[in-house]
Amino acid sequence: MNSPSKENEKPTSSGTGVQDDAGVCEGESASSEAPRPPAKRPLSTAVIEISDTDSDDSDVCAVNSYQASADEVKRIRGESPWEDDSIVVDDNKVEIKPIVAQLNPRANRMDDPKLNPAIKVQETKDSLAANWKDFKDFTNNEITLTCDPFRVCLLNNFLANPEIINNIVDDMNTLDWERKKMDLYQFHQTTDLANLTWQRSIRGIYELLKTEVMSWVSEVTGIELTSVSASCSLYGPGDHLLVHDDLLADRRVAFILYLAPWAISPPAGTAGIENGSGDNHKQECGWGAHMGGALELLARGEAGPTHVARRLLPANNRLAFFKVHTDSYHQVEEVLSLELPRLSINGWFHGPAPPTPPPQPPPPPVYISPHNNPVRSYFLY
Ligand SMILES: O=C(O)CCC(=O)C(=O)O
Ligand SMILES: [Fe+2]
Repeated sequence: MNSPSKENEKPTSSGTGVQDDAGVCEGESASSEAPRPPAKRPLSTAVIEISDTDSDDSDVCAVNSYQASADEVKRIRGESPWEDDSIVVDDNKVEIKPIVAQLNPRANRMDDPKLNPAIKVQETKDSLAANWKDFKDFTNNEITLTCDPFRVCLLNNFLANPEIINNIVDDMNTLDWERKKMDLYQFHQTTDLANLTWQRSIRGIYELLKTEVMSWVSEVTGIELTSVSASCSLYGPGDHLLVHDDLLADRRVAFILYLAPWAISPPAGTAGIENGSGDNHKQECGWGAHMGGALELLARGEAGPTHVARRLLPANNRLAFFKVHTDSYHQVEEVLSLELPRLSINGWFHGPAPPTPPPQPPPPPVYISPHNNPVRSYFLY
Protein backbone atom coordinates (compact mmCIF):
# COMPACT_ATOMS: atom_id res chain seq x y z
CA MET A 1 0.00 0.00 0.00
CA ASN A 2 2.55 2.57 -1.07
CA SER A 3 1.92 5.80 -2.90
CA PRO A 4 1.00 6.45 -6.51
CA SER A 5 2.93 4.45 -9.06
CA LYS A 6 3.89 5.69 -12.45
CA GLU A 7 0.91 4.53 -14.52
CA ASN A 8 -0.35 7.38 -16.59
CA GLU A 9 -3.56 8.18 -18.27
CA LYS A 10 -4.47 11.09 -20.43
CA PRO A 11 -6.93 13.53 -18.84
CA THR A 12 -10.46 12.32 -19.29
CA SER A 13 -12.03 15.73 -18.87
CA SER A 14 -11.98 18.10 -21.78
CA GLY A 15 -12.66 21.77 -22.09
CA THR A 16 -15.76 23.37 -20.68
CA GLY A 17 -18.10 20.51 -21.34
CA VAL A 18 -20.96 22.92 -21.99
CA GLN A 19 -20.76 22.80 -25.75
CA ASP A 20 -20.25 19.04 -25.81
CA ASP A 21 -23.27 18.30 -23.65
CA ALA A 22 -25.49 20.52 -25.72
CA GLY A 23 -24.31 18.92 -28.94
CA VAL A 24 -25.05 15.36 -27.85
CA CYS A 25 -28.46 16.16 -26.46
CA GLU A 26 -29.71 18.10 -29.44
CA GLY A 27 -29.65 14.90 -31.48
CA GLU A 28 -31.58 12.99 -28.84
CA SER A 29 -34.29 15.59 -28.46
CA ALA A 30 -35.46 14.79 -32.01
CA SER A 31 -37.07 11.59 -30.68
CA SER A 32 -40.84 11.12 -31.05
CA GLU A 33 -41.46 11.15 -27.28
CA ALA A 34 -42.57 14.38 -25.62
CA PRO A 35 -39.44 16.44 -25.33
CA ARG A 36 -38.24 17.13 -21.85
CA PRO A 37 -37.87 20.85 -21.13
CA PRO A 38 -34.29 21.97 -21.28
CA ALA A 39 -32.48 22.98 -18.12
CA LYS A 40 -32.23 26.76 -18.09
CA ARG A 41 -29.21 26.65 -15.96
CA PRO A 42 -25.97 28.28 -16.94
CA LEU A 43 -23.13 26.05 -15.95
CA SER A 44 -19.98 27.75 -14.79
CA THR A 45 -16.99 26.68 -16.77
CA ALA A 46 -14.94 26.99 -13.60
CA VAL A 47 -11.91 28.37 -15.31
CA ILE A 48 -9.23 29.81 -13.16
CA GLU A 49 -6.78 32.26 -14.49
CA ILE A 50 -3.89 33.28 -12.37
CA SER A 51 -2.50 36.56 -13.49
CA ASP A 52 -0.24 39.41 -12.56
CA THR A 53 -1.92 41.95 -10.33
CA ASP A 54 -1.72 44.66 -12.99
CA SER A 55 -2.50 42.72 -16.14
CA ASP A 56 -5.39 40.48 -16.97
CA ASP A 57 -4.09 38.73 -20.01
CA SER A 58 -0.82 37.41 -18.69
CA ASP A 59 0.14 33.86 -18.03
CA VAL A 60 -3.09 31.94 -18.04
CA CYS A 61 -1.71 29.14 -16.09
CA ALA A 62 -1.25 25.47 -16.52
CA VAL A 63 -3.84 24.93 -13.86
CA ASN A 64 -6.33 25.62 -16.63
CA SER A 65 -5.61 22.10 -17.65
CA TYR A 66 -7.13 20.76 -14.46
CA GLN A 67 -10.42 22.52 -14.96
CA ALA A 68 -13.41 20.48 -14.01
CA SER A 69 -15.42 18.63 -16.56
CA ALA A 70 -19.08 19.62 -16.62
CA ASP A 71 -19.95 16.30 -14.98
CA GLU A 72 -17.50 16.84 -12.16
CA VAL A 73 -18.86 20.33 -11.56
CA LYS A 74 -22.43 19.03 -11.40
CA ARG A 75 -21.50 16.13 -9.15
CA ILE A 76 -19.63 18.28 -6.65
CA ARG A 77 -22.32 20.93 -6.59
CA GLY A 78 -24.98 18.26 -6.23
CA GLU A 79 -27.07 20.16 -8.73
CA SER A 80 -27.58 17.70 -11.52
CA PRO A 81 -31.33 18.17 -12.09
CA TRP A 82 -31.84 15.20 -14.38
CA GLU A 83 -29.94 12.20 -15.45
CA ASP A 84 -27.07 12.44 -17.89
CA ASP A 85 -29.36 13.36 -20.78
CA SER A 86 -30.15 16.79 -19.34
CA ILE A 87 -29.68 19.72 -21.65
CA VAL A 88 -27.59 22.60 -20.51
CA VAL A 89 -28.59 25.77 -22.27
CA ASP A 90 -25.86 28.20 -22.93
CA ASP A 91 -27.91 31.29 -22.08
CA ASN A 92 -26.23 34.24 -23.77
CA LYS A 93 -27.84 36.67 -21.38
CA VAL A 94 -25.87 35.27 -18.51
CA GLU A 95 -22.32 36.40 -18.64
CA ILE A 96 -20.00 33.64 -17.47
CA LYS A 97 -16.88 35.27 -16.25
CA PRO A 98 -13.81 33.26 -15.41
CA ILE A 99 -12.82 33.63 -11.82
CA VAL A 100 -9.57 35.47 -11.68
CA ALA A 101 -7.31 34.89 -8.72
CA GLN A 102 -4.60 37.44 -8.62
CA LEU A 103 -1.30 36.59 -7.15
CA ASN A 104 0.53 38.88 -4.80
CA PRO A 105 3.72 40.54 -6.02
CA ARG A 106 6.50 38.21 -7.03
CA ALA A 107 9.93 38.00 -5.52
CA ASN A 108 12.81 39.32 -7.53
CA ARG A 109 13.54 36.87 -10.33
CA MET A 110 17.07 36.33 -9.07
CA ASP A 111 16.03 35.56 -5.48
CA ASP A 112 16.26 32.05 -4.11
CA PRO A 113 13.84 30.54 -1.60
CA LYS A 114 15.17 30.88 1.94
CA LEU A 115 14.43 28.83 5.02
CA ASN A 116 12.71 30.72 7.84
CA PRO A 117 15.56 31.61 10.25
CA ALA A 118 13.26 31.10 13.27
CA ILE A 119 13.23 27.33 12.72
CA LYS A 120 17.01 27.25 12.47
CA VAL A 121 17.55 28.41 16.05
CA GLN A 122 19.44 25.64 17.86
CA GLU A 123 17.26 25.78 20.98
CA THR A 124 14.13 25.33 18.83
CA LYS A 125 15.65 22.40 16.98
CA ASP A 126 16.69 20.80 20.28
CA SER A 127 13.20 21.13 21.80
CA LEU A 128 11.58 19.71 18.68
CA ALA A 129 14.09 16.84 18.55
CA ALA A 130 13.46 15.96 22.21
CA ASN A 131 9.68 15.98 21.75
CA TRP A 132 9.88 14.04 18.50
CA LYS A 133 11.96 11.38 20.26
CA ASP A 134 9.54 11.16 23.21
CA PHE A 135 6.38 11.20 21.04
CA LYS A 136 5.15 14.38 22.77
CA ASP A 137 3.08 17.09 21.11
CA PHE A 138 4.93 20.37 20.76
CA THR A 139 4.00 23.79 19.43
CA ASN A 140 5.48 27.25 19.09
CA ASN A 141 4.89 30.13 16.64
CA GLU A 142 6.41 28.29 13.71
CA ILE A 143 6.17 24.59 14.49
CA THR A 144 3.40 22.16 15.38
CA LEU A 145 4.21 18.55 16.19
CA THR A 146 1.31 16.17 16.80
CA CYS A 147 1.85 12.53 17.70
CA ASP A 148 -1.59 10.98 17.27
CA PRO A 149 -2.20 8.83 15.25
CA PHE A 150 1.44 9.18 14.22
CA ARG A 151 4.02 11.95 14.39
CA VAL A 152 3.47 14.77 11.88
CA CYS A 153 5.35 18.04 12.02
CA LEU A 154 4.07 21.25 10.40
CA LEU A 155 6.33 24.20 9.67
CA ASN A 156 3.81 26.98 9.26
CA ASN A 157 6.05 29.68 7.79
CA PHE A 158 8.46 27.48 5.99
CA LEU A 159 10.03 30.05 3.66
CA ALA A 160 11.34 33.35 4.93
CA ASN A 161 10.43 34.94 1.60
CA PRO A 162 6.91 33.60 0.87
CA GLU A 163 6.44 35.96 -2.07
CA ILE A 164 8.65 33.55 -4.00
CA ILE A 165 5.72 31.10 -3.93
CA ASN A 166 4.11 33.32 -6.56
CA ASN A 167 7.19 32.79 -8.73
CA ILE A 168 6.90 29.03 -8.14
CA VAL A 169 3.27 29.07 -9.28
CA ASP A 170 4.38 31.04 -12.36
CA ASP A 171 7.00 28.39 -12.99
CA MET A 172 4.37 25.68 -12.59
CA ASN A 173 2.48 27.30 -15.45
CA THR A 174 5.30 26.36 -17.76
CA LEU A 175 5.44 22.68 -16.79
CA ASP A 176 4.01 19.61 -18.46
CA TRP A 177 1.46 18.02 -16.14
CA GLU A 178 0.67 14.34 -16.37
CA ARG A 179 -2.70 13.00 -15.34
CA LYS A 180 -2.29 10.23 -12.76
CA LYS A 181 -5.40 8.17 -12.53
CA MET A 182 -6.36 4.76 -11.22
CA ASP A 183 -8.75 3.38 -8.63
CA LEU A 184 -6.68 4.73 -5.71
CA TYR A 185 -6.02 8.26 -6.95
CA GLN A 186 -6.53 10.96 -9.50
CA PHE A 187 -4.53 14.16 -9.76
CA HIS A 188 -1.90 15.85 -11.91
CA GLN A 189 1.81 15.48 -11.34
CA THR A 190 5.04 16.70 -12.94
CA THR A 191 8.31 14.94 -13.50
CA ASP A 192 10.84 14.81 -10.63
CA LEU A 193 12.19 18.21 -9.67
CA ALA A 194 15.67 16.95 -10.57
CA ASN A 195 14.62 17.27 -14.24
CA LEU A 196 13.26 20.81 -13.91
CA THR A 197 16.37 22.84 -14.43
CA TRP A 198 14.86 25.75 -16.37
CA GLN A 199 12.36 26.92 -13.80
CA ARG A 200 14.50 29.05 -11.52
CA SER A 201 12.31 29.17 -8.43
CA ILE A 202 11.45 25.46 -8.58
CA ARG A 203 15.12 24.66 -8.96
CA GLY A 204 15.70 26.89 -5.92
CA ILE A 205 13.22 24.89 -3.84
CA TYR A 206 14.82 21.65 -4.96
CA GLU A 207 18.28 22.90 -3.92
CA LEU A 208 16.92 24.02 -0.55
CA LEU A 209 15.24 20.64 0.03
CA LYS A 210 18.40 18.72 -0.90
CA THR A 211 20.63 20.71 1.41
CA GLU A 212 19.39 22.73 4.39
CA VAL A 213 15.95 21.14 4.73
CA MET A 214 17.21 17.58 4.50
CA SER A 215 19.83 18.10 7.20
CA TRP A 216 17.36 20.03 9.38
CA VAL A 217 14.80 17.20 9.17
CA SER A 218 17.53 14.63 9.80
CA GLU A 219 18.67 16.53 12.87
CA VAL A 220 15.24 16.87 14.48
CA THR A 221 14.07 13.33 13.66
CA GLY A 222 17.37 11.53 14.21
CA ILE A 223 16.84 9.72 10.88
CA GLU A 224 19.78 9.45 8.49
CA LEU A 225 18.81 11.01 5.16
CA THR A 226 20.88 11.02 1.99
CA SER A 227 18.74 12.12 -0.98
CA VAL A 228 15.43 13.62 -2.04
CA SER A 229 12.84 12.84 -4.70
CA ALA A 230 9.98 15.26 -5.31
CA SER A 231 7.51 16.52 -7.88
CA CYS A 232 4.76 19.11 -8.17
CA SER A 233 1.17 17.95 -7.63
CA LEU A 234 -2.08 19.56 -8.64
CA TYR A 235 -5.46 18.34 -7.39
CA GLY A 236 -8.45 19.75 -9.23
CA PRO A 237 -12.15 19.27 -8.44
CA GLY A 238 -12.86 15.66 -7.53
CA ASP A 239 -9.19 14.71 -7.31
CA HIS A 240 -8.09 12.63 -4.33
CA LEU A 241 -5.62 10.03 -3.12
CA LEU A 242 -6.92 7.10 -1.12
CA VAL A 243 -5.31 5.59 1.93
CA HIS A 244 -1.70 4.43 1.65
CA ASP A 245 1.40 4.41 3.84
CA ASP A 246 4.16 5.66 1.46
CA LEU A 247 6.31 2.65 2.35
CA LEU A 248 8.51 1.93 -0.64
CA ALA A 249 12.19 1.07 -0.90
CA ASP A 250 14.37 3.59 0.95
CA ARG A 251 11.80 6.32 1.59
CA ARG A 252 12.31 7.49 5.17
CA VAL A 253 10.49 10.82 5.56
CA ALA A 254 7.55 12.11 3.48
CA PHE A 255 7.09 15.86 3.03
CA ILE A 256 4.55 18.17 1.40
CA LEU A 257 5.00 21.91 0.79
CA TYR A 258 1.58 23.48 0.23
CA LEU A 259 1.31 26.41 -2.17
CA ALA A 260 -1.78 28.62 -2.08
CA PRO A 261 -0.59 32.20 -2.48
CA TRP A 262 -3.99 33.79 -2.78
CA ALA A 263 -6.63 35.02 -0.41
CA ILE A 264 -10.08 33.50 -0.41
CA SER A 265 -13.37 34.43 1.15
CA PRO A 266 -15.28 32.07 3.40
CA PRO A 267 -18.05 30.10 1.67
CA ALA A 268 -20.95 32.06 3.14
CA GLY A 269 -19.56 35.26 1.65
CA THR A 270 -20.80 36.14 -1.79
CA ALA A 271 -17.54 37.63 -2.95
CA GLY A 272 -15.27 35.39 -4.94
CA ILE A 273 -11.58 35.30 -4.71
CA GLU A 274 -9.92 38.46 -3.54
CA ASN A 275 -6.72 39.97 -4.75
CA GLY A 276 -4.64 39.14 -1.74
CA SER A 277 -4.33 42.71 -0.53
CA GLY A 278 -5.31 41.48 2.91
CA ASP A 279 -7.69 44.34 3.64
CA ASN A 280 -10.64 42.03 4.28
CA HIS A 281 -10.14 40.54 7.72
CA LYS A 282 -12.61 37.75 6.95
CA GLN A 283 -10.35 36.29 4.30
CA GLU A 284 -8.64 33.01 4.89
CA CYS A 285 -5.24 32.65 3.42
CA GLY A 286 -4.93 30.14 0.67
CA TRP A 287 -7.21 27.28 1.51
CA GLY A 288 -10.35 26.67 3.56
CA ALA A 289 -11.94 23.54 5.00
CA HIS A 290 -14.90 23.93 2.61
CA MET A 291 -12.51 23.42 -0.31
CA GLY A 292 -11.82 19.79 0.67
CA GLY A 293 -8.36 18.39 0.04
CA ALA A 294 -7.37 17.86 3.69
CA LEU A 295 -4.48 15.54 4.41
CA GLU A 296 -6.17 12.89 6.55
CA LEU A 297 -4.21 10.74 9.00
CA LEU A 298 -5.66 7.35 9.82
CA ALA A 299 -5.40 5.39 13.02
CA ARG A 300 -4.14 1.84 12.71
CA GLY A 301 -5.78 -1.24 14.12
CA GLU A 302 -4.60 -4.83 14.07
CA ALA A 303 -5.66 -5.36 10.48
CA GLY A 304 -4.59 -1.98 9.07
CA PRO A 305 -6.05 1.53 8.92
CA THR A 306 -9.31 2.01 10.81
CA HIS A 307 -10.58 5.60 10.77
CA VAL A 308 -9.52 9.18 10.10
CA ALA A 309 -8.06 10.43 13.35
CA ARG A 310 -6.77 13.84 12.24
CA ARG A 311 -7.26 16.21 9.31
CA LEU A 312 -4.63 18.72 8.30
CA LEU A 313 -5.56 21.50 5.91
CA PRO A 314 -3.17 22.78 3.30
CA ALA A 315 -2.01 26.33 3.97
CA ASN A 316 0.23 28.54 1.95
CA ASN A 317 3.92 28.17 2.81
CA ARG A 318 3.30 25.23 5.15
CA LEU A 319 5.62 22.23 5.07
CA ALA A 320 4.30 18.99 6.57
CA PHE A 321 6.54 16.00 7.15
CA PHE A 322 6.29 12.59 8.78
CA LYS A 323 8.31 9.44 9.16
CA VAL A 324 7.40 6.76 6.63
CA HIS A 325 6.64 3.60 8.55
CA THR A 326 4.08 0.85 8.93
CA ASP A 327 1.71 3.16 10.81
CA SER A 328 1.83 6.17 8.48
CA TYR A 329 -1.57 5.65 6.84
CA HIS A 330 -2.81 8.81 5.19
CA GLN A 331 -4.97 10.03 2.32
CA VAL A 332 -5.91 13.21 0.49
CA GLU A 333 -9.58 14.03 0.82
CA GLU A 334 -11.45 14.85 -2.40
CA VAL A 335 -10.95 18.43 -3.52
CA LEU A 336 -14.24 20.32 -3.63
CA SER A 337 -13.07 23.71 -4.79
CA LEU A 338 -14.17 24.38 -8.33
CA GLU A 339 -12.14 27.54 -8.57
CA LEU A 340 -8.73 26.93 -7.07
CA PRO A 341 -6.32 24.03 -7.48
CA ARG A 342 -4.66 22.32 -4.55
CA LEU A 343 -0.99 22.82 -5.37
CA SER A 344 1.98 21.27 -3.63
CA ILE A 345 5.56 20.18 -4.00
CA ASN A 346 5.85 16.82 -2.33
CA GLY A 347 8.13 13.85 -2.09
CA TRP A 348 10.41 11.91 0.17
CA PHE A 349 13.77 12.08 1.84
CA HIS A 350 15.55 8.78 1.32
CA GLY A 351 18.16 7.10 3.46
CA PRO A 352 19.66 3.84 4.58
CA ALA A 353 17.47 1.40 6.45
CA PRO A 354 17.77 1.92 10.19
CA PRO A 355 20.15 -0.59 11.73
CA THR A 356 18.23 -3.67 12.77
CA PRO A 357 18.73 -4.38 16.47
CA PRO A 358 21.03 -7.38 17.06
CA PRO A 359 19.10 -10.59 17.67
CA GLN A 360 18.27 -10.95 21.33
CA PRO A 361 19.50 -14.12 23.14
CA PRO A 362 16.61 -16.42 23.94
CA PRO A 363 15.20 -15.92 27.42
CA PRO A 364 16.65 -18.29 30.03
CA PRO A 365 14.57 -21.43 30.53
CA VAL A 366 12.26 -21.42 33.49
CA TYR A 367 13.35 -24.16 35.84
CA ILE A 368 10.79 -25.85 37.99
CA SER A 369 12.49 -26.57 41.25
CA PRO A 370 12.00 -30.13 42.46
CA HIS A 371 10.05 -30.58 45.63
CA ASN A 372 10.33 -33.26 48.23
CA ASN A 373 6.75 -33.44 49.35
CA PRO A 374 5.50 -36.99 49.28
CA VAL A 375 2.78 -37.55 46.82
CA ARG A 376 -0.22 -38.83 48.69
CA SER A 377 -1.96 -41.74 47.30
CA TYR A 378 -5.61 -42.00 47.88
CA PHE A 379 -5.89 -45.48 46.66
CA LEU A 380 -6.42 -48.12 49.25
CA TYR A 381 -4.78 -51.39 48.73
O1 LIG B 1 -0.57 16.13 -0.69
C1 LIG B 1 -0.65 15.60 0.41
O2 LIG B 1 -1.11 16.18 1.40
C2 LIG B 1 -0.18 14.16 0.57
C3 LIG B 1 0.28 13.54 -0.72
C4 LIG B 1 0.68 12.10 -0.54
O3 LIG B 1 0.37 11.48 0.43
C5 LIG B 1 1.45 11.41 -1.58
O4 LIG B 1 1.63 11.96 -2.67
O5 LIG B 1 1.91 10.28 -1.32
FE1 LIG C 1 1.53 9.74 0.65
